[in-house]
Amino acid sequence: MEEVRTTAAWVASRATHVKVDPLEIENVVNSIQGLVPKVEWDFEGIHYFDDGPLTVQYLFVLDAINFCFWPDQELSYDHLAHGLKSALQKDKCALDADRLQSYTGPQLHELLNWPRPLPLEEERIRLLHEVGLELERNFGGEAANLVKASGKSAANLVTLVTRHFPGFRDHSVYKGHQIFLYKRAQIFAADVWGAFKGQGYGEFYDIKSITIFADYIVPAVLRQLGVLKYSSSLSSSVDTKAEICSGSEEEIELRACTIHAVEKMRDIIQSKFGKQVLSVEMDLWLWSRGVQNSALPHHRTLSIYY
Ligand SMILES: Nc1nc2c(c(CN[C@H]3C=C[C@H](O)[C@@H]3O)cn2[C@@H]2O[C@H](COP(=O)(O)O)[C@@H](O)[C@H]2O)c(=O)[nH]1
Repeated sequence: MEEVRTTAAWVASRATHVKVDPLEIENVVNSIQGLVPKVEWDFEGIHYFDDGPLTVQYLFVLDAINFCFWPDQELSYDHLAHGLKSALQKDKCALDADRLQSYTGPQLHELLNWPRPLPLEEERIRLLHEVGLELERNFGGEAANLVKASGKSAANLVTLVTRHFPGFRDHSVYKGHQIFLYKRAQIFAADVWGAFKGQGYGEFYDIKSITIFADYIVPAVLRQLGVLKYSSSLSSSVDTKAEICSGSEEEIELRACTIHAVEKMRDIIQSKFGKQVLSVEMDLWLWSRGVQNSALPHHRTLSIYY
């Protein structure tokens, strides 16, 4: 995760479309007196949980296809989380490794009880097949074994996931440098930690090493707070809902500056208020703010990573 931090900082120091405003960071931190409002994991009450390995399987499948809901105006993350939960409640084998390898697009949206094809459905299917095949080949079919293999380290878990499952390799190249963002791999570690409340499968001694998850909601919240400032051309693209190309400088700056700004917020909370805050806690606070404000304009990139 050090690579995520350092490469995000590298982008932030060269960015021309997005600026991180240090004064506004101070203002935000002062306004909450260094106390990040606590938001419970699964504050929405939509996730499957049975305190066992099936929950880990559920979270891994969920995060394998946790991206790009916005092209369908009525679809959101909640439908995916809740749809997979209902599918498991009806059939405990619905997410078994062999079944994952055989799903077709129509079967997937039927499984989720969604009446039409999902955005990037073919990519979602490809990723489910990849997850099923590799889980079967190296982890006895169970994502729980992947978590066990991490030795209670969130950083190891992210490394294992990105090493074994190419669909989680959320990298980009910016001005000739490789930039690591790892949104879905990190959110999987955080989801296991959150769901199991830091115990059992969710026990990670280094959960603090995780960064915030650079999606399309958190940058919109940071912009609303004044922490991120966009160039006029980027502002107009976001506000008019124009598509921003995957891998473009604008897109990478939006994501990297989001990570960097939150790391700076953590630093100030630590230095000024003497409190250690996890990026996961910052993420739950900022993300929940964003999804509760559907009027907030967010950037639109067709991407399998977030
Ligand atoms: N940074 C960050 N991004 C997150 C999540 C989650 C869900 N995490 C669960 C874990 C615990 C909580 O209780 C949450 O339920 C989804 N996303 C991203 O949001 C976008 C979906 O937006 P919309 O189209 O409006 O549904 C999309 O990019 C999706 O990948 C998060 O936690 N942090």
